[in-house]
Amino acid sequence: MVVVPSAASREMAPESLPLGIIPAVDMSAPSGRGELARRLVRACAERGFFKAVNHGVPARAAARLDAAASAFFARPARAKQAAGPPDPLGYGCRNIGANGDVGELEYLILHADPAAVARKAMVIDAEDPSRFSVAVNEYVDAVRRLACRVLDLLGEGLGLRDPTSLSRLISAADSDSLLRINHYPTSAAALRGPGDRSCTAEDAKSGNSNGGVNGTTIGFGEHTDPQILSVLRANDVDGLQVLLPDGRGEWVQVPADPAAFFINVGDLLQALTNGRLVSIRHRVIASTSKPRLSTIYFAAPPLHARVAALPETVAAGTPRRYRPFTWAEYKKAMYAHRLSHNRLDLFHASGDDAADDEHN
Ligand SMILES: C=C1C[C@]23C[C@@]1(O)CC[C@H]2[C@@]12CC[C@H](O)[C@@](C)(C(=O)O1)[C@H]2[C@@H]3C(=O)O
Ligand SMILES: O=C(O)CCC(=O)C(=O)O
Ligand SMILES: [Fe+2]
Repeated sequence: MVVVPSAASREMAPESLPLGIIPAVDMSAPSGRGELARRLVRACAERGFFKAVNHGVPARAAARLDAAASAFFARPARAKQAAGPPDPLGYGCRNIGANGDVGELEYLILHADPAAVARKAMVIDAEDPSRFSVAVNEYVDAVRRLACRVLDLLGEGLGLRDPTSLSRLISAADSDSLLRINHYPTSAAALRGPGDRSCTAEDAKSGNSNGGVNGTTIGFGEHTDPQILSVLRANDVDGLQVLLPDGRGEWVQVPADPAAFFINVGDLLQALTNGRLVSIRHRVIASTSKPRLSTIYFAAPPLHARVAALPETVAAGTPRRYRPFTWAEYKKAMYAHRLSHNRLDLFHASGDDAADDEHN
């Protein structure tokens, strides 16, 4: 495992210089929009991941959401369970998905649509549901804007004929985007202690455990995110690690920065760009010093959206890698598999798909 020196996440150097291990991108575009677009494409192609600074999301929106989330996680187990089980949305504890994965966390997964947030807020904050939904909606609006900006810049940097085609997928009124809030207590016992009913009896009996690596405990196991783009912000507690996509199997620690956003390419963006941008594997190592609170906006298209390589990314030398599919089809495959599964492998193009491209 590589531990990143603090200098490694400096503002990314101009194109001719090496990319920092964790590329940091100044979203205020001090070197101009064209340079910002090139930097984003390079970061997403070589790392699948970058740290966004000067991102324009108001600190107030982040603070308000964190306060609402912390108030929820501080509630008694029984009250939190009223917002679960995660089927797949809602409150969950230790169990991740329905295929046997476990982590050292409790979480809330919400649909980002304001009507869905309002419904869930009735159980999450029964005393004052609008307090919770206002905090979530304000935050979601701000991170969606950031995600759209990133996608528009990627569209420009990739030379798409319609550079806004990527952002339109996630800004559609029926987009299937999610907001996930993860709370990792300092000790796994906090999720399982005597009298703590926050995890189901079935989970306690199942003996499921998440294997540690070199004496560490995995908080959230390795995986790629299935959607288009993930926009993550966490408190000042380390734990997030990314796997460098060079095939050498090196996990890199991402130093915490509560003022920044960590943005990663999801499976759909890898498919849309025919593998030019890479969906990066990442995981969280549990901390023993301080609870970690992280919030991730998963920007997704509508369920019926067709996901196919953009024409600008397909050429004779770079044939179509994945067969076209809908987000609904991909989601079905995703929920049928474990967290660490390489889901894009299920959608590899056959020889016939590639041959079709040559005739088009
Ligand atoms: C084990 C699983 C949890 C997950 C659905 C899945 O079957 C495989 C993908 C998982 C993941 C990873 C990124 C996000 O945290 C998430 C919400 C998503 O969209 O895909 C989770 C799913 C989940 O926890 O429901
Ligand atoms: O909690 C974190 O910091 C990251 C979790 C994650 O990768 C996810 O929820 O998909
Ligand atoms: Fe993730």
